[in-house]
Amino acid sequence: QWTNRGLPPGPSPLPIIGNLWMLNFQFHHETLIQLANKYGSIFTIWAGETPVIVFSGCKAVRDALISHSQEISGRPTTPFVKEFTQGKGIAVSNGHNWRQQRYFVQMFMRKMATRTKGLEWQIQEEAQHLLEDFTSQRGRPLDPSTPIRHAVCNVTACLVFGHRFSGEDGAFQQLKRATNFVVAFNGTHWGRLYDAFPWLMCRIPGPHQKVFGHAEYIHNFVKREIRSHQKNLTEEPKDLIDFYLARISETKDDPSSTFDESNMIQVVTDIFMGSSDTISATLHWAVLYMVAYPSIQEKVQKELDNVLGRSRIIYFEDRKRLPYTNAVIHEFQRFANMASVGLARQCIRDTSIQGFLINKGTIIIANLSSALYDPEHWETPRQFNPNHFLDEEGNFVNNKAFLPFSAGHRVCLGEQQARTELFIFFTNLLRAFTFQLPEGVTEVNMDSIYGTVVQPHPYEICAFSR
Ligand code: HEM
Repeated sequence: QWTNRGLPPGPSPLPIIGNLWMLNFQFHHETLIQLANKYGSIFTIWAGETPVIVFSGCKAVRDALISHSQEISGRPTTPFVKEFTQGKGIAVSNGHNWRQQRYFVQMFMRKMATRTKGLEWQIQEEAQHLLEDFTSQRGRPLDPSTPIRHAVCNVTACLVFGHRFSGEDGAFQQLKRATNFVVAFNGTHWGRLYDAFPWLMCRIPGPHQKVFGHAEYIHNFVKREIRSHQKNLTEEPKDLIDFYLARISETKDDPSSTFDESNMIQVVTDIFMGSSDTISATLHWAVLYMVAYPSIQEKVQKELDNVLGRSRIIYFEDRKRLPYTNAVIHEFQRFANMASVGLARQCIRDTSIQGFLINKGTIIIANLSSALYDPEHWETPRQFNPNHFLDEEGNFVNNKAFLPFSAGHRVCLGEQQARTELFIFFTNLLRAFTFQLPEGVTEVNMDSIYGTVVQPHPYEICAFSR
């Protein structure tokens, strides 16, 4: 089948289901790395009757994402995505709509980054609440994911809704649960089956029957926030909804404008979904690694004490004076590999990559994990090793295979926000606490739960005040 079409090589597909059976109905990064070992750095797999071209290894991934950034800047509109977003928002929209919405949010983020009480200040505030949550446990065993997730979601809430929520707020708790369900669904085999056979799946019970209810909950939550902003309009816009409402009225006579309420709802949803599970899961991994590698934890704490002292406010700028801590943060992002294969792309015009003609409309996966674990670029790719980001003198050095946020036209829109949050939350936590396993627990489970967001298994730790 593939040779006839001139596609890159790959495993032979079965009729109707293609290669989904051998992939266990998931695009798991490890399975795709193994297939690359057999078929090369560009290969084809079949999701049902749709060919998907996979790029593997730092060189091929960079070639696709960076050298052919424009050509592969589309997003496939899968049946699930179509039903959920109606082509609106940023993360899965295309063409003029995507460009206009993305540019608008980029400008908004830049404004928030430079305000006196902007993003960094919000993160510092939320970090203090997080420290209080941990302190209140007084060293008793706790699952760190709940307070971490609450803090991360509250940073986004301040950014988009203009206010934070208490841990007891039922509607906000439900929003977090719904977001988690929708994000996770796309990475499950139910998500793959729904996209491959929507006509069949509509008739079969399973989690895909619940996902649209959760999606509706998120949209309704955002709509309620919009109504409350419309009632209490302020002179000076303070959050994303305020800025967006102002934009709708500025562009109401422009026929090329895509600014309307349905786009606003999906943009806010995209920002909320894009930021909550990603940053929380990365920090959840970070705490686990600190428990697993106490000598690394101690080294970070020593550097923080020496450079910052015990009480002053921590700024993102401080990372430049904390090379070891900065290396640890990069390494936990690399090793956790939270974004797995990244988000699928679609070719928007015929192009040739590494000698293969790739037609307009072809779906592409640039397997980000294959760059983060590429043995040609990392000394010990399968070990947690902060030295990956340090030179012999202990200075921080970056690595071109470090692509957790992807790259090119569709690079993560929240990269700057995520980096700032990871740095400020992590350094505040490690300066205030030493993390240890609860008494009697001797083993750390480092296996991951695969999904759109790769997570650790639930675990408990004790946070001892320093
Ligand atoms: C550790 C944290 C994060 C990681 C590792 C991460 C990673 C990614 C990756 C791999 C993509 C796919 C890019 C591509 O298509 O090649 C992406 C897209 C995106 N991310 Fe993030 N992300 C993180 C945090 C955030 C945050 C905080 C936001 C909120 C502003 C966000 C919003 C988005 C959006 C809107 C897109 C879609 C961009 C587009 O299609 O134009 N992400 N992210």
